[in-house]
Amino acid sequence: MIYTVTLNPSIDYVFKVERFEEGCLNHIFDEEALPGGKGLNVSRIMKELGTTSTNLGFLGGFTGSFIEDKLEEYQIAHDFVRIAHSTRINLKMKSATETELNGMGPTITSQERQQFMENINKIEAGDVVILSGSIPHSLSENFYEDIVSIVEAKGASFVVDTSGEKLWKLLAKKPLLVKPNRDELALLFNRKINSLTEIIECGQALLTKGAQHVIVSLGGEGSVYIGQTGIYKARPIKGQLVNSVGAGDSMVAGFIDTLIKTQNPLDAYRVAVACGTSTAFTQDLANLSQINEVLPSVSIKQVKE
Ligand SMILES: Nc1ncnc2c1ncn2[C@@H]1O[C@H](COP(=O)(O)OP(=O)(O)OP(=O)(O)O)[C@@H](O)[C@H]1O
Ligand SMILES: O=P(O)(O)OC[C@@]1(O)O[C@H](CO)[C@@H](O)[C@@H]1O
Repeated sequence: MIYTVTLNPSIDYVFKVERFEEGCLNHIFDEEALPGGKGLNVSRIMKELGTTSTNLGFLGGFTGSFIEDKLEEYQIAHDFVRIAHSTRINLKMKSATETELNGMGPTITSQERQQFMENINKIEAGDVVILSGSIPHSLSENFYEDIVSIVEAKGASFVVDTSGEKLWKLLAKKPLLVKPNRDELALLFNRKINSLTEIIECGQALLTKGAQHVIVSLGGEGSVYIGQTGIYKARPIKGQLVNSVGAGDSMVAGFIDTLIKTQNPLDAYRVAVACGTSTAFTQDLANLSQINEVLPSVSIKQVKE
């Protein structure tokens, strides 16, 4: 069984402004509300790839109901804890550039936290748990560590898509995959990262610290895969950027889904690139036919043994 954990889901309010001017009244000319949150996005792409996963986390208020309704519509299994406070709304503005404003998220009571832990305790040996995104401010910064202790004790494996100190601490627990983007990698190592050599150096350090597979995503510049079988770079695929929100989550979904199905990390990396790219080229997350359309254009090259 695959579980995705989204502790801090969101409604992603994606909107377009012709030329955004700070401090002025700006009119929106295109808008859409989408269910968001990293784990949720991973589950949606996995569903496109034909894989069932269950969403765990916290949902509250009318915003939480919106997300629940969408998951029902998409026929994605979920076992969220219903909370008293409302799920956040994240703003995703498309103008000359993409700007994001993410809410801080609701307060979670200790009783709600306890309920969530009961759900996590249902995990069984062989399950895969994908932990993605921010932790609501009222939960401890170590909350992922608490979850991973249970995952480990149950004999399940995990993926973590988060940044900073939280990620460092979890590397020793051997995550199946970590997928920092360039900024997250720079933050993690507290240094500027410009060249491919620097990316490889940091990626290899993550591997040495315990990660089983590493993908460093570079937005429109493609990505780099660092694993036991070598280091590979995916050539960026040209196309019209529509909305890159969720492109990284799509990569995580494509990689883990294919790795579970084939045990072949390079095949998994190819599908990851197709999923990330096709999502960047669409308003919402990509669907299966969009992913399949991009797949033949994926080209990966070994850059180091
Ligand atoms: N402008 C683009 N053109 C082509 N491909 C893109 C573009 N932006 C993203 N991608 C694809 O999506 C992948 C992931 O993108 P990115 O590095 O932006 O992830 P991210 O920062 O984790 O995104 P998010 O947090 O929004 O999910 C890239 O490695 C690339 O394959
Ligand atoms: O604030 P977090 O939890 O780090 O990120 C949340 C978020 O930006 O991530 C997803 C894209 O990756 C969006 O759907 C969502 O709004």
